[in-house]
Amino acid sequence: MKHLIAPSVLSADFANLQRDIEMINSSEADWFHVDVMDGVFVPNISFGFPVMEAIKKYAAKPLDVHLMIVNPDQYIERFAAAGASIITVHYEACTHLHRTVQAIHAAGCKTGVAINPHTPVGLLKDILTDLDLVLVMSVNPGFGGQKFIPNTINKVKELRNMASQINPRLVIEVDGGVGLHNLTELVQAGANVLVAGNAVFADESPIQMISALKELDTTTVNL
Ligand SMILES: O=C(CO)[C@H](O)[C@H](O)COP(=O)(O)O
Repeated sequence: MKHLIAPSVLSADFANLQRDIEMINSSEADWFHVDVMDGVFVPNISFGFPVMEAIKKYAAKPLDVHLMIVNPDQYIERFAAAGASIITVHYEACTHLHRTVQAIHAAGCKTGVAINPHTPVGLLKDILTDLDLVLVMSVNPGFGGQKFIPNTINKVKELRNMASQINPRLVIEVDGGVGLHNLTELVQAGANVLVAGNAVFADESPIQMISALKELDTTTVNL
C-alpha cells in the first residue's frame, strides 16, 4: 500500500479555514487530520464541535480525528455525528480502553488508539485485534512544529512486527515533526499514514509539498 498523507488542520490559517480546506481537497493529500485538544490531557486548547463541523462542510476527504482529551467516551457519538471517519483516542486517557474502542466501532467509525512517546508499544498487544489504526506520537502532543523524536522509528518497527502476528491489516500512523527528511525511513519501518502540519502549511507551496511527500520513493533497494 502506498503511504497516505494527512495534513494537520491544526497548522492551517484559521482566519482562512475554508481556503486551506479547499487547498487540501485539490491536493494529493488523502485525509484531513483533525487535532482536538482540551487543555487538560495536553497543555493546549485547539477547537471543538463548531470548527469540526465547519471543516466537515467543505472537506472532500475523510476526517481523521485525533482526540487529545480526557474522558473521550463522553464525546464519541458527537464526533461521529460531526463527520469523523476515524476516531483515535489516547491510550493514556482511557481507563477502560476496550470499552472506548467498542463505542467508536458502534458509532460507525474506524477505531484508533494513540500512544505518547513514553508509552511502550507492547502495552497495545491485547487490544490490537480490535483496532484499525495505531497512531504513534513522534512528539509530545499539544503543539505543532516540534522536533521529531528519533526513537519513534524503533517503535514503529516493533509495532509492525507485533501487528504482523496479530493484526496484519493494522494501519500505523505517525504524528509530529514529519517531513521530507524522515518520511522514507518511517514508511520503511512500517508506517502507512504520515501526519504533516508544519511541513505542509509553513511551506511556500503547500500543494507541491504534499505532492513531494506523497511521491517520495520509499521502496527499499537491496544491493
Ligand atoms: O498532534 C499534533 C500535536 O499534538 C499535530 O498533529 C502534530 O504535531 C503535527 O504537527 P507537525 O507536523 O507540525 O509536528
